[in-house]
Amino acid sequence: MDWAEKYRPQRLQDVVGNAAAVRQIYEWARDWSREKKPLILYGKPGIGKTSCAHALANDMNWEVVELNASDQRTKQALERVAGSSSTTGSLSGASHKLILLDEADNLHGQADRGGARAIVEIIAASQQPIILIANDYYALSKDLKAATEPVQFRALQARSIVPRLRHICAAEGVTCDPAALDEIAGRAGGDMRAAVNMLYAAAIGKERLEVDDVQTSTKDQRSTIFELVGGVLAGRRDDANLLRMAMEVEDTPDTIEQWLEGNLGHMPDFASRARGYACLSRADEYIGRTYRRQYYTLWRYASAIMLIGVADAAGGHGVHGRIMPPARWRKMGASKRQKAVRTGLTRKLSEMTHIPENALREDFFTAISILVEQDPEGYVRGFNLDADELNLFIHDKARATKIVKDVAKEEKAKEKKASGKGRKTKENDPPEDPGEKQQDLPPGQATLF
Ligand SMILES: Nc1ncnc2c1ncn2[C@@H]1O[C@H](COP(=O)(O)OP(=O)(O)OP(=O)(O)O)[C@@H](O)[C@H]1O
Repeated sequence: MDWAEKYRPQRLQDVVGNAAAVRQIYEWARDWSREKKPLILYGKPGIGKTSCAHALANDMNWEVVELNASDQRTKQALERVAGSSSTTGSLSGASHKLILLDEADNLHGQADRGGARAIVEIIAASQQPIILIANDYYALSKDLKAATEPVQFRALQARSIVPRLRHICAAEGVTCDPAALDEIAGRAGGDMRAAVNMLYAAAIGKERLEVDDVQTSTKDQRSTIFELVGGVLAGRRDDANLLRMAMEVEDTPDTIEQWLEGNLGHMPDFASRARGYACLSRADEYIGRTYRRQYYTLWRYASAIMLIGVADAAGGHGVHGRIMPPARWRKMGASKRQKAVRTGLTRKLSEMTHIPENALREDFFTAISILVEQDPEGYVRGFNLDADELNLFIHDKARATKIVKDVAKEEKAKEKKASGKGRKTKENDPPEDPGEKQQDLPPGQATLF
């Protein structure tokens, strides 16, 4: 068993960080009644949302029924469990069944919108406690948000991750250089699962862990996936070697498939690319079957079909250009970045206007967008917006960049003029625009309207 699973917290007291969220969850469960709204735990991956829900059930002696929101069968399963108030079916004599609905931000994976709405209705009327889990709170439908109580999980700080890694090392009998643990915790970016996986990759089979082990293990993994994709596309047809490399890389066949697909553009012509896609598509069927049947032997077939098949299609033409991570990952990264800009902007506007972040996000954003569209320069000055922030309102990156640049230029020119000639007399001053007025307000007193 990998260490992330082996060291999943069993009790709420074992969960690292997010103390306020853990307390909120415990208090919700302590005197749970049917009137209480289901909880929705949200935050980035690998920070303890699922673990917390399981640990809670353990602490409360509740049974857990785990469902996946994007599964078509979820509605029937929910109806069955959430609609029943009896616990007589419980072998363990548990007082409640905790329904855990993962990927709640993917409810639209349901066949139709009606299906998703029906699920929200069942959730709202549930006779059993429900915890939903999501990465992106803003991707949830309004109805789902209204029917649930949010619990935010934040990324963990490196200094909270280190003691957990130290605990795992001690339990595994590995002595560790503290600098190695700092290095892992720093690289994990607040994701405990990533940190534990990195520790596993660097320390497995060792008695002592040094900083160099961490650096080498992370470096090896990256270079190997590049080597593997490069080897396949170079089409040198060393089949055994390709399969060995695929076993060595940390990535699972579905990730390798995405890498190959993202780099098929290196193949020389349409015909060979088409053959490459056909192999990937066939391999994808095996990957799907692997997960559906939970029969991991099928992975081997998927690997063989995609690696040997694509190498054969590439026909030994070699790679022209650089092997890159799949473009769709870059797009996902960009949307993550946009989310960060939106969160930062909401916080900033909230501090400046004293309007709660929730209200700004839910009720005011459209209205503000209309106002900003009418006087972008004024709002750039008044709220010190950068190009990314302005773009969120006007949806035109090039125009946003130009406006922000022009305003900065204007401000600089004004400053220069003021320091060179001193202030003009009041009568000669040009009329102020609304943006200037807002800028003159003391911090925290800006107005939107
Ligand atoms: N706060 C934490 N305390 C202790 N261990 C943690 C914590 N968060 C994550 N882990 C470790 O990472 C693994 C994965 O965590 P978990 O499944 O709870 O993450 P998650 O936030 O639900 O992620 P996802 O959104 O991907 O489902 C756990 O098995 C555990 O080993």
